[in-house]
Amino acid sequence: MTEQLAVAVLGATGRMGAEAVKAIDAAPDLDLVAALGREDSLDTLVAAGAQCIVDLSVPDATFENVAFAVERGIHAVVGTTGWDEGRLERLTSLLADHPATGVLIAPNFALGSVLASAFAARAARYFESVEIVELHHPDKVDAPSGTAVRTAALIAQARQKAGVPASPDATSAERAGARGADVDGVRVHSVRLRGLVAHQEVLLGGVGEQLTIRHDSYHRESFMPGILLGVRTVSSRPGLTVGLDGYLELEA
Ligand SMILES: NC(=O)C1=CN([C@@H]2O[C@H](COP(=O)(O)OP(=O)(O)OC[C@H]3O[C@@H](n4cnc5c(N)ncnc54)[C@H](OP(=O)(O)O)[C@@H]3O)[C@@H](O)[C@H]2O)C=CC1
Ligand SMILES: O=C(O)C1=N[C@H](C(=O)O)C[C@H](O)C1
Repeated sequence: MTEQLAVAVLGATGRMGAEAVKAIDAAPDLDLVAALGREDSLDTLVAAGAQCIVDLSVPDATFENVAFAVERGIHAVVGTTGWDEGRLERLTSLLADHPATGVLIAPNFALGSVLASAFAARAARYFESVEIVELHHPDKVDAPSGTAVRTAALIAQARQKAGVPASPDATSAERAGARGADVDGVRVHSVRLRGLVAHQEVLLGGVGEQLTIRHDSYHRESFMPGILLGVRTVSSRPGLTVGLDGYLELEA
């Protein structure tokens, strides 16, 4: 039998963490060696011999968690939000000192969501207007969602490359927030509603037509195949990868 990969989950008692613990526990090629909560020392990772962490904690803790792992040559698969440009830059320079270590930061582990963002980026150059509506459960602490921020960045990149001007908008009088957040020039609207899990619509408007690209996660199980793919792949991808699409062959 091939050796199992030793994996630790951080944020293990949370909504995502608890689901990830189950998925890793059930995977025959993975060995769940630690499941850490807020109060647990990161030194446990070393004592447990973790080869890879899965961080599903909170935006305030994720950088420290990942930096601790990288400094010890432990690979990291990260689903937690809060990775702005500053944090990514700091992580990149840390990784330069640990060139054999891999980190995957995936704003969304659901395959359908990754595809929806890629499709939206592909379509964005052909439409005059584009806006994003993300809809989540009301216990989510951050807005806009990490997925929406990533989708907006991909759309903005595609439109800039194709020389598409900004979406038209005549708004000159606005109650604060009514037009959502401006993320790389794309308006993002955040809905928080009991009963929801994780959903997103990209609205693309042209003269006399609209294309809507929608993805729905109805259960956190939807994120588990992506997490397992990340854990199984990260050690063979040293350095920083942002987005699960980096591990997928998305071109038709
Ligand atoms: N990439 C993806 O596909 C997905 C990403 N997410 C993201 O994952 C993150 C977690 O989401 P969710 O599970 O819903 O949130 P929860 O609030 O349910 O879980 C977060 C957990 O992290 C724990 N925690 C807080 N501080 C630390 C710390 N320093 N070290 C370890 N654990 C800590 C919390 O403990 P305590 O309860 O004691 O505070 C809590 O159990 C969010 O950023 C969310 O946006 C969510 C879904 C999918
Ligand atoms: O907090 C959540 O629930 C989710 N967070 C991630 C995000 O902010 O995009 C991924 C998914 O949308 C669920």
